[in-house]
Formats: sequence, C-alpha cells, structure tokens
Amino acid sequence: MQFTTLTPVNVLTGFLGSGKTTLLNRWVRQASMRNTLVVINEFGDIGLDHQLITHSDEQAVVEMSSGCLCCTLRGDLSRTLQQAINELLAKGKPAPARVVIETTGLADPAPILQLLMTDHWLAHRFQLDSVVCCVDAANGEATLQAHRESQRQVAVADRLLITKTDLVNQECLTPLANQLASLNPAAEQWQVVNGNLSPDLLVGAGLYRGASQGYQVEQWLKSSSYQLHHATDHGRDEIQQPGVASTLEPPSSQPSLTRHGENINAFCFCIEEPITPDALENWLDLLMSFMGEKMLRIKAVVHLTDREEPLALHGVQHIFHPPAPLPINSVTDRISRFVFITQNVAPDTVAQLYSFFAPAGSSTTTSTSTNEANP
Ligand SMILES: Nc1nc2c(ncn2[C@@H]2O[C@H](COP(=O)(O)OP(=O)(O)OP(=O)(O)O)[C@@H](O)[C@H]2O)c(=O)[nH]1
Repeated sequence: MQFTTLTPVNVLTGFLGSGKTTLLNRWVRQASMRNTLVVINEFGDIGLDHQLITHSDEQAVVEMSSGCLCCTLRGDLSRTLQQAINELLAKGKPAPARVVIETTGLADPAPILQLLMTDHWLAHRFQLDSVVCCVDAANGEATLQAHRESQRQVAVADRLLITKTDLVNQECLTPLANQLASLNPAAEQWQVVNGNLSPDLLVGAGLYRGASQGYQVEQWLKSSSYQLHHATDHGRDEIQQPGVASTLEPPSSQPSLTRHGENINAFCFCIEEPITPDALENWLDLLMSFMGEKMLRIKAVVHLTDREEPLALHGVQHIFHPPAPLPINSVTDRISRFVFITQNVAPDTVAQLYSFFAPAGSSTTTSTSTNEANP
C-alpha cells in the first residue's frame, strides 16, 4: 500500500439525531474542505439530509438512500464514488482531495471501514483518515445504554464530539465523558455546539499526514493512552506461557460497560522483542478465526525478526490491510505495539493466544485504559 498517493476518507458517524448533519454542514463550508466529496447515506427512499447540506461549486454531495452502508449497500459505495468522480472529471473538475462519508444513525461503522480495505477499487484509491463520532450530550448516556450500535460507533472513533452541550450543564457532562473514555480511551473528546468546531480537529488521525508531516506513528496508534500494567506493579499482570492460565484480569475501568451488555475492551498489547513472521501470522490467524467479528478495530506497529523496517497493520473485524512498511526512523524502539478495541474479548485472551506461538521467555505487557475523560 502506498499511503502517499491515497485520498483521505473521513467517516462521520453517531446515533440518530446526534448532530451529524449539523456538523457536516459547517465542516464542508470551511476553506480547508474545498474539493471534498461528501457521501450521505440515509435509510429512507427520500433522503433529506443531503438537502440540508450547503451545496457549492467546490464540493460535490452524493446521496445513498434506501438502505444502510453497513449492511445492504456495501457494494454501492465504490459504485457511487466512481460515478461521482467520473462526473466531476467530465465537468473538468479535479478529483476530490478528500471524501467524507456520513453514515446513517444506526450504522455500525466497522463494516464500512472494512469495505474501504477490502473493495479492490476503494482500497487502491482511498485510505481511512479518521472516524468522527457525534454523541448527544443530553441523550448520550441513555443511548449508549440502550443501543449497541451507539457503543460500537463510539468504540471505533478517533474523535468523539459531544454535541448539544448548550442543553446540559457541565456536571452532567462528566459522567458521559468518563463513559466515553472507558469505551475508547484513545479518542480525543471535543464539546460542540451547533457543529461549531475547527475542521482541523476532525481530520489527520491517519498514519500518513501528507508530505509536510509524513508518518505520525504514535499519534495514529495512541498506545500511550493506555496505562501499562507491569508484572512488578500489581503482581497479577504477568502473561504466562502456553498451557498455564493467565492471571491478567480485565481492568477495573472496563466492566462499567458490561451493564450495557457489550463489554467493549480497549487495550494495548506490547511484545518487547521482534516477532517471527510465523508467530505473527499464526497468532493473528487464530485470533481472527475464533473472534474476528468481535475485533472492532486493531492498529499495530510491528517489528519482525527478518526485517529492519517496522510494519503498520490496520485491521477491522477479521480483515487486515496488507502490512505497510514504515520508515525506520518513524519509531524509536523495537517494541511491537498492538491496540485492540474488542467486544467481549479480554486482554488476557489475546495475550494467552500469543503465548502459544511466542518463543520461551518472550516478554509481553498489556496496558489498559484508565477511566478518566480525555480533554
Ligand atoms: N441545541 C442544539 N441542537 C442541536 C445541536 N446540534 C444539532 N442540533 C439539533 O439536533 C437535531 C438533530 O440534528 P442533526 O444534525 O439532524 O442530527 P443527525 O445526527 O444528522 O440526525 P439523523 O440524520 O436523524 O441521524 C436538529 O434539530 C439540530 O438542529 C446543538 O449543538 N445544540
């Protein structure tokens, strides 16, 4: 994969009525969003949201109605984009510099991210830049409690926008912000009123940030958002060798989500020494074949025994992008870091499965989220 030549895609998600269209309307009017292709997916036969988006000569808005991108319309995304781009080119306009996809309020974003990786035409032209998720300050907690789609939207996001903060007082925001942070500790949180937010805060979560910034590995992986649990810290965090049950317990911050029935876990698993290609392949194969659909999002920077450069891995459910080589100087050590966002897969399961393939004495650590709100 050549990150440098791919067009960035931002996926805008969030539950019904959470403020996606309000945000999009302001977002695409910004000068920096010139030459953006906006794709709006709506459920009904007669979509309304696309009519609410300000049209201008500088961006194209296409609508995908009559179904949901995450289920019935999967094949239509590449068709819609191809058609829209052909129309732009036929009018003598440039190909879009960015694509923003607004999902329906009930969409699970994971299959949409998967589509960007698996559809041949899409995968060779586009790369995911960020998943932006709107959460309604007034209804967010109740929605998270009642709707698994909402939890999954939050769990895979890079940016969490708490919208309608004009409708609640600040004390009410803290429990919601904490809940969001426990679901997704690495996502930045921003408060938004009527979609008013700098567009720069919504973009730039991808691995490659253009010629000026190059590869931003730690900002993409955000492994430091997870608190490290060393064996010596707690005496119970040790990852054990094959055949022995791990003593690593799920972090205390995460069961707060089990009351919603989803138990979304976000954690970082580190392997201190370079990994053999076989161990990596076998471990990931095993993980994906047994619990692929529970793997909402995986990002990793991996060091292999047989190559100098680190590799970037990006997976959604059981699908992975082909590993992409990174410049040697984009990281400062040879530790492989895997960030997992899972549904009902505990950190110790991932660690135990790795221990089946790891060389004896291999050193690993798992870091988990703290239950504190992000900025
Ligand atoms: N008070 C207040 N109202 C807002 C804010 N943001 C959006 N709204 C209102 O909330 C309602 C829903 O906003 P939309 O932007 O249509 O939400 P959506 O997520 O696109 O909705 P769906 O397309 O139905 O999923 C509209 O009436 C907006 O005017 C805000 O920050 N404050």
